[in-house]
Amino acid sequence: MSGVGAGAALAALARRLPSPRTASLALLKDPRDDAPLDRALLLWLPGPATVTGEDMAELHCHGGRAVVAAVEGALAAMPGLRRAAAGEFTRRAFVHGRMDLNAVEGLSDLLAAETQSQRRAALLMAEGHFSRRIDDWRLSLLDLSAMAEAALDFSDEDDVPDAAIETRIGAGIVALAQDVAAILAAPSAERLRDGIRVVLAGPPNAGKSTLLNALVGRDAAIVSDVAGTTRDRIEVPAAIGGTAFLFTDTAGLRGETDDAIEAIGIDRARAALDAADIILWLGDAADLPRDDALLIAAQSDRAEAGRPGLRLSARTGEGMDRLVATLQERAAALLPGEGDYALHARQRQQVGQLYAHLSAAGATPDLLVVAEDLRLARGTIDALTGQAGTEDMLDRLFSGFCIGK
Ligand SMILES: Nc1nc2c(ncn2[C@@H]2O[C@H](COP(=O)(O)OP(=O)(O)OP(=O)(O)O)[C@@H](O)[C@H]2O)c(=O)[nH]1
Ligand SMILES: [K+]
Ligand SMILES: [Mg+2]
Repeated sequence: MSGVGAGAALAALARRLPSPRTASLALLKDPRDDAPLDRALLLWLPGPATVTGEDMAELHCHGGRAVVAAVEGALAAMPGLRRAAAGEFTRRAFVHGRMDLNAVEGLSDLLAAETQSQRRAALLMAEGHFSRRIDDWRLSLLDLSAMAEAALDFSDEDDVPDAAIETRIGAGIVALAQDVAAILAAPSAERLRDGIRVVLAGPPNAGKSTLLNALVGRDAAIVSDVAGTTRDRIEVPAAIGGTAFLFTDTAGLRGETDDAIEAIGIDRARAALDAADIILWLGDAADLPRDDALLIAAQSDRAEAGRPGLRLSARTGEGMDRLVATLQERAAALLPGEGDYALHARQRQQVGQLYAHLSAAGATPDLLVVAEDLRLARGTIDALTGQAGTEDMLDRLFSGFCIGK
């Protein structure tokens, strides 16, 4: 429970207000008829040093559905209490300045994290590491703005403009822009969440579907000796060694086909190749679709020796370990390392704008323009932390949380 009535509601059920921040046991009774409800653990957490910033109370009841329903029923009968909406606790924390938007997004990612690399990056965001970095940026910007305004005041008085101050402003802008640019290079949170896109491609019957099945450890795609078995794109998410991958099997690429459906499949295969982070090419070295595609000499157990590429047989398992190690190596280069952030599209866009304003400020000798660019840069910081967030964007974000979070 969170809000001004939390303490009274707790006291009504437990017949006492426990001492703050200490767990204690009590028999909960329905205030309407004194009927015992459950023996539960109580926590009384007076605000504002709570997660929502408000008074909070927690009841740790037994888990039976009837127990929860009875306690909820007693609470619902009290005036001023209602069920929390999805994400409402987090939203209150945000409104009361206990978390900024970046920490909220980090928490949302943490709740959805399935792999260790997702968990690590989300925890950094949720714990406010990025928020504190932004706070440092805000302070630097305020300093720079104050210096620019002061220098402008002097020039109003027809004094000689202070060259030393202008140099300090210029150097400060460059240093801040460099720090912002470093963050802008952070990997994408979407890629971390959705998985590194690995596309298997090559001519018909090369063994793409067989390899897909071997990589994901189940029969996700149909395998047969008929050329043109796979027609659609088959996407299979799989976590390997703590990293999320999204494997895509594609229709075998061949120039001419009379089959209209296979032709559509080939178009889709080409589109998948365009969007791939990593391509596994099971065809001729001469037809490599991209310079960085990984050449696989597939079906090594029955093909002639001496073909270029990574020798691999889904049948005997030859080369599988090396392939997995190579995939992990390439994925690591696309994902945040230990202690690195991952940025959502929203964050990247706003950090990008901040960088653009700083670059503009650094590129002009006109102090009036500098002061204006710095003001715009401060505006992007407000958007980044959510202080200038729009209601519908916030609604969308918080509704993605579950009830009780
Ligand atoms: N011996 C051997 N046979 C393989 C291997 N990989 C695939 N095959 C066989 O080769 C044939 C084609 O395999 P698929 O996995 O269907 O090939 P594909 O590239 O997906 O083919 P399309 O979907 O038609 O483009 C099947 O009969 C497989 O059993 C391998 O490593 N060794
Ligand atoms: K086939
Ligand atoms: Mg296939």
